[in-house]
Amino acid sequence: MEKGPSFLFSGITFNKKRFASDFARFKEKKESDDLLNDTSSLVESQNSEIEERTVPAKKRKRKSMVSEPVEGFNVFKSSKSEDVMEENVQTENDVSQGKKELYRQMERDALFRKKHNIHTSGSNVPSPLQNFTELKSRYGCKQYLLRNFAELGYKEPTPIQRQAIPVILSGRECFACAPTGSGKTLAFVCPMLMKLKHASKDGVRAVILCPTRELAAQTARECKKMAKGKKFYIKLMTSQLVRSADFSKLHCDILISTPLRLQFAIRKRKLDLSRYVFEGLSNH
Ligand SMILES: Nc1ncnc2c1ncn2[C@@H]1O[C@H](COP(=O)(O)OP(=O)(O)OP(=O)(O)O)[C@@H](O)[C@H]1O
Repeated sequence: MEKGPSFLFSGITFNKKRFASDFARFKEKKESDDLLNDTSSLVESQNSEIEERTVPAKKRKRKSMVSEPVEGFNVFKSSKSEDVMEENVQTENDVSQGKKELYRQMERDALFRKKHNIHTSGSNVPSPLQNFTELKSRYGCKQYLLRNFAELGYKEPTPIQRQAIPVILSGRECFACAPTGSGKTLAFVCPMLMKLKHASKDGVRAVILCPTRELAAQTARECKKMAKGKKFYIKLMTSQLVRSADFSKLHCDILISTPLRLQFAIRKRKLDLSRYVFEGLSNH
């Protein structure tokens, strides 16, 4: 059975001529509808075409977006590990270079000591001084000391001074032997003045013990000559000082004494040595 709309009009004759204008209108509408359908389908097909094109593109993009970070990550990871390896190689090179330089320096020091007849014992003994100006470049020695050495006519350090000064300045204990008149006093007074830096009213900060009064007096004179230009309180423990001084009020950076006078001052005169940081023993 026909289910189209035409069966509704069965048995009816239609005067097409009479309603020609209406017919024409319907025809136009149908055509425009058809056209519309066509265009919508065109648009749809175009849309679907665009979609078809865009979806793979998106997929491609997504794919590339996914793949890129992975690639990038790999590259990043490998470059980082390469960097670390390069750094390690660099540090290894630096260490071996540093070791080589250390060995070269040790060889140079050994030759220099041999030349100046310097004998050392102990490990990692600091390099001997080449000249007095090295005191400034290596240890930041104040200009007044170098000036005083020049004024006193000390052009070059003596062998004991070359080796003892760097050892004491590196904070190590030093036991040194050298012939009479070889400049032992300067060898320990110079680092003492450098360590004390400036005058202070805090109490005795350094003690020099000499076996005899004469040697104590001589050492005090040498000390004062070297400290010229700086207001260090340098005191010689004379018999008068040990008997009458009020040690609690005495301004003294460096105290030079014989062992017995020092012992007497500590026991009977309440000499406080709790702040002293440097001790020098001369000719013991
Ligand atoms: N680098 C130097 N160059 C020239 N002369 C120096 C130098 N160092 C110290 N002197 C001088 O050498 C002399 C002896 O110095 P010093 O008294 O310190 O020797 P010493 O080894 O302590 O002698 P001693 O064993 O008799 O005490 C002093 O007059 C001092 O000024």
